[in-house]
Amino acid sequence: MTEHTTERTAPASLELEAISKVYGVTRAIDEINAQVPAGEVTVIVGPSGAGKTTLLRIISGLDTPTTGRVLFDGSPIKGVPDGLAMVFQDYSRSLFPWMRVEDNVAFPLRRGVEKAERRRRVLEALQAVGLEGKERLYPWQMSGGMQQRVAIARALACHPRLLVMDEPYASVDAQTRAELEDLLLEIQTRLNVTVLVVTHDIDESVYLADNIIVMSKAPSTVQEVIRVGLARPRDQIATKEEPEFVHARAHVLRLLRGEAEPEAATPDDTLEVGV
Ligand SMILES: Nc1ncnc2c1ncn2[C@@H]1O[C@H](COP(=O)(O)OP(=O)(O)OP(=O)(O)O)[C@@H](O)[C@H]1O
Repeated sequence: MTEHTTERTAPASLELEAISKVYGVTRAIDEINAQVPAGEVTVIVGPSGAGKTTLLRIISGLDTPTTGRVLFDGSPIKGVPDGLAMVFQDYSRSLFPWMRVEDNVAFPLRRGVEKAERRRRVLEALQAVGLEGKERLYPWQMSGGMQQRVAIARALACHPRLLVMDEPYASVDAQTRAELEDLLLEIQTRLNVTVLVVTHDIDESVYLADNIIVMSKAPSTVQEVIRVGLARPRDQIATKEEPEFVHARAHVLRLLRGEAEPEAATPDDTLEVGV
């Protein structure tokens, strides 16, 4: 894919310090402590209702924790951090059907970025997701996978330092999901952005991750942080045949089923899988 020359700032890091969230009588998150290292892909998995979306909303400044704090590059967040962009599961609700692709992608830039720069960023972002030439289409003229690429392009056009994705591929078919996983890894490497993804798909969690944060059921805590040492670039067939992949996949699954004890932690409190 073509090299992009646009200036980029360094990827951001996150620290989650003793985050809890109580909704009325529901204690959704008990206490979450975790790190999201700069320039890596961190994946959150956990049982349904564990508070994953709640946690992403807190990280994104869309909700506040009951206790605890989020540090974005070492500073406590107040509102939506500059440099954070989000991609949601449901592209049909996040894209505006009455706007052409170029206007959807330009939408977050409509204030504060002048027209020529906006245009340049839109074309660059569409090229990054393999949608060059599609800028005049409407979302409803595209497949689900293409629409999710538009949603990713919209996030990239903001030049994020942290890309937060909530179940981004849950609404597309398996083949498209695999393509979008590879696209995400390729973009993450090329643009050197920090990525934080929530997924229900265990294979996807291992395939994408440098780190997997496994949450317990609600009221949730961190069960284990798994360090995935699989080589990059990853390959949908070869990587998934590697013993490290098979081991990590089984371990995450057992943790989620409550059938495994967290494996012995290394000194920095993470587990290096398969090494
Ligand atoms: N705005 C809200 N008001 C009240 N309760 C809420 C609110 N948002 C979430 N909850 C509750 O908090 C808990 C965690 O919800 P959340 O959607 O964050 O979980 P999740 O892990 O993302 O779930 P899933 O995997 O099923 O998407 C649930 O019990 C949910 O009902």
